[in-house]
Amino acid sequence: MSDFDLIIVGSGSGNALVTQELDSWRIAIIEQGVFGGTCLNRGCIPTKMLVHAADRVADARSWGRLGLAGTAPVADWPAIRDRVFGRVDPISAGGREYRRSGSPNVTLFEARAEFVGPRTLGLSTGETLTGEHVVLATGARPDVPGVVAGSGVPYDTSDTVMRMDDLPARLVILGSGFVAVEFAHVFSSFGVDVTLVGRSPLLRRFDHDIRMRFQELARERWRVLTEVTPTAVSGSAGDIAVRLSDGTSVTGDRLLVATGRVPNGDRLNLPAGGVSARPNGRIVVDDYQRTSAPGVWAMGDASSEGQLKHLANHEERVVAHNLAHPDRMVPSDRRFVPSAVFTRPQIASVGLTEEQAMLSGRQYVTSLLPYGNTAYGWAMEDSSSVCKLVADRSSRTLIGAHLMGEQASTLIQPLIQAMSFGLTVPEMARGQYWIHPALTEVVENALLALPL
Ligand SMILES: Cc1cc2nc3c(=O)[nH]c(=O)nc-3n(C[C@H](O)[C@H](O)[C@H](O)COP(=O)(O)OP(=O)(O)OC[C@H]3O[C@@H](n4cnc5c(N)ncnc54)[C@H](O)[C@@H]3O)c2cc1C
Ligand SMILES: NC(=O)c1ccc[n+]([C@@H]2O[C@H](COP(=O)([O-])OP(=O)(O)OC[C@H]3O[C@@H](n4cnc5c(N)ncnc54)[C@H](O)[C@@H]3O)[C@@H](O)[C@H]2O)c1
Repeated sequence: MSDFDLIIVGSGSGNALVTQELDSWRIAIIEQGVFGGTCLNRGCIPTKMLVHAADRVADARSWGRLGLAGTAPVADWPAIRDRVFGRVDPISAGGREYRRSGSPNVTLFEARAEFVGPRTLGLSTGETLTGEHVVLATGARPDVPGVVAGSGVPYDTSDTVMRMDDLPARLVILGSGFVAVEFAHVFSSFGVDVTLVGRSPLLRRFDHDIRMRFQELARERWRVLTEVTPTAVSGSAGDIAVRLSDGTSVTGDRLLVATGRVPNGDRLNLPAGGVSARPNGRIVVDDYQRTSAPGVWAMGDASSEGQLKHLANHEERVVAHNLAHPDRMVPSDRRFVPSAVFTRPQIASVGLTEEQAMLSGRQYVTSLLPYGNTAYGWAMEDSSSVCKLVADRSSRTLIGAHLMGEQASTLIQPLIQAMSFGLTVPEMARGQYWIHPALTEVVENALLALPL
């Protein structure tokens, strides 16, 4: 008999696998780091708490256009940081304590795990555990280019930068994706001079119209250098120089590396467990989240192409269901996985970009509506935000939605809903009331503007 019915490696999204349906199961959770994983401790939640404060400062800086006068607020970094972690740290500690002493069928092992055999894990404490089922919810970690890691120059990643003691005067950010543009917004709003250095254009995977508009706005706030890579890093804290592939250099007091996240599968000795992974460590799973090894499952950043918390949560619910109901398993639904970048302005996206629609060969139509064409857009004096839609001409359904502007992450939700439930564009546009004069009118108008 195995030591446990279920072993969960990773206490991020993996912690939520312990559902009431598994009350009679003997469960082990193994966690090598801070309880609660990335989203809670060093990801979505603390960053968005910082973004909220940054947005307020940025609002104040531009409130002259609304006829308001007065001094913009100044960021008190220790107060902001302590508010964030004063909220987050106790939640992590509470979760840990609950698993240590409050859940009778769960044993928490605080150790690093790796496979030593099929469904058998060796722990850094020297213990060995066997499980009827093993779920790998081991997440991902910042990927640091060798030129930085090997330089001996101090650097931050998203794991460390939010807890720094003081704000630097100048920050160099390596990367041009989600993490880079969210922190560029946060720290520049707090008064830091930001230089962003990216190998690719900003937010390269987003719709062309959106990212070109975003890039223009970003260049007004930050020094943005794209399509260059670092070739050498030198100096010390307070005086760091990064030489770039185009022969130029940038300097800063601190260096933040935001060049992607690598799944932790490479540290699990997967071959010993019979678990297949891609060369980058991402564990291979089928639609039901099963790996190549019987009884071993994977979910979240460990196995997903999209490294997003709502995706990890969805997969966790799928795994929890499939563990409890092997006779009626359900697949993960990866049809319309949205994402939002909480920079300024916010960007939100779901489905195909126009470029992807074009490549797919299908007949499609698009519309692009500025927020400024609606009454609430006038109220905000908005001149840059847009809602872009892509629809399939024959089925008259949406196949992509892309927004840039205030509350883009919220405004996109009815579009995600329409796509998920197969509503046609006419049904969605005219089958319901749209509150006047709410910002959602930009969505209504973009639907009506689709030439279907
Ligand atoms: C700065 C930042 C901001 C983000 N913002 C957003 C956002 O706004 N919205 C969004 O959707 N997503 C966001 N994400 C992504 C999101 O945080 C992740 O997709 C999500 O947390 C992944 O959850 P997970 O459970 O797969 O992994 P994790 O939460 O990373 O959990 C994995 C756990 O496994 C543990 N572990 C790993 N290997 C071992 C081992 N061998 N033994 C024992 N334990 C191990 C780790 O210590 C960790 O606690 C953000 C990420 C970052 C870095
Ligand atoms: N709001 C959110 O949902 C949110 C926020 C943060 C992170 N995340 C998740 O975490 C993942 C990782 O975020 P990320 O921003 O680190 O990765 P990313 O993949 O979004 O972007 C990495 C960027 O770094 C650039 N890059 C890579 N190597 C480089 C080098 N040597 N020099 C310069 N630039 C280089 C790439 O061109 C790319 O633009 C995201 O893809 C996302 O899934 C989500």
